Amino acid sequence: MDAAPAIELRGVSRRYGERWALRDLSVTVPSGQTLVVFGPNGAGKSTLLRLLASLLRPHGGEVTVLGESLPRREWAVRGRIGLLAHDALLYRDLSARENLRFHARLHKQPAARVEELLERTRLTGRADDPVRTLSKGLLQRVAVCRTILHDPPLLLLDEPRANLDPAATALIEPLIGRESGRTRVVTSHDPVGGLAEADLALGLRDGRAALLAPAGEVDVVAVEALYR
Ligand SMILES: Nc1ncnc2c1ncn2[C@@H]1O[C@H](COP(=O)(O)OP(=O)(O)OP(=O)(O)O)[C@@H](O)[C@H]1O
Repeated sequence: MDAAPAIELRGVSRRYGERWALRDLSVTVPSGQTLVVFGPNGAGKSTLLRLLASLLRPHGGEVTVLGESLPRREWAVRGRIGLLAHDALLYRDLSARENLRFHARLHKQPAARVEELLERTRLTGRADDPVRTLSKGLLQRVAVCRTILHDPPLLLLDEPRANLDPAATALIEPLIGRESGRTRVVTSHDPVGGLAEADLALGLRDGRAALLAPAGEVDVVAVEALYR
């Protein structure tokens, strides 16, 4: 018997005022798989992640995440999701260590988990500086630590490698990459790299699914065409 899917969207729509950001989107992501979402600026990728994270409510359709229907059961999924957004979601006047300890307390995680992640992301040397003084790449590493601190089974990652150098990218791979074994939804503007890490590929254009297929059946050219 197949396990229940981690994500199920049926005919989901969302607008901001009069502008539709997502229209009639249906997609299913089995547990442990990676959905990579492509699409030009403004196509609806971040809106999709925010819906899945229960930060936005749909205006139409059904959203089920980790077996729970949203928004009705949002309280039951929030602690089981790791969201890595464009905004790092950190207190800028607090240090990395303080931010992560705060987050650890919220999720009833031991302080040792914070130290483990600071070490794994090679942040210990800057862990007590206010995060507003960190470079974009260092800030992104702190945000990755915050995202996975509570060991969530579902990761929602908005361009997770933005601002990271190759060494930092390699450091975070075991934490949020395919090898993490978690169900993932990842936005990407890189057709080759994105397809390489995907089980399923979704291409959005003006909020609609212009492409939805197993990644192995998708040509890089088809992804590039989304941007033309
Ligand atoms: N808070 C908001 N208020 C009004 N319109 C919004 C808001 N957030 C997003 N939109 C609009 O919704 C549409 C989808 O935006 P979204 O941020 O989901 O796109 P995206 O694919 O993530 O883009 P990018 O690649 O630039 O991050 C765009 O037209 C955007 O202008």
